[in-house]
Amino acid sequence: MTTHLTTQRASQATPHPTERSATASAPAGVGKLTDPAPDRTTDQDPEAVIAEARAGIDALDAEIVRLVRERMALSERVQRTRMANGGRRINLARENAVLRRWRGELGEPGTTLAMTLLELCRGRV
Ligand SMILES: O=C(O)C(=O)C[C@]1(C(=O)O)C=C[C@@H](O)C=C1
Repeated sequence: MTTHLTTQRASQATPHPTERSATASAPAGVGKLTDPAPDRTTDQDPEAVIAEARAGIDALDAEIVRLVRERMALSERVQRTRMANGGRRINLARENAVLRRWRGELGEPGTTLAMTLLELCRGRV
């Protein structure tokens, strides 16, 4: 790819019509891979493509953080209820099931991700 990243051609300044409708109700960049004409990005300004994809990534990151906080609150609820009824804060069998599920979805990095999630979720009660 020899395209110079700082060069913007006039014909590429306006988004493709399908892009506007495809992203009208979603954050910029979200859902791009399932758009009807995914290869149209090849004749867009590369900087615009990257900026748009990064906006989608940033929106997803914010959503993931929101979901992690939601998970932390639910986890705390489980732990508090268990401890209030004579149980322990940690349930290793359940943690193993969580780790197995994440590994099944994402392979070994999924295990690492799940361990980080569990670290965030336990020990806050
Ligand atoms: O599911 C539970 O029993 C929880 O307490 C939640 C959770 C989790 O965050 O997934 C947290 C601590 C336990 O050790 C196991 C799992």
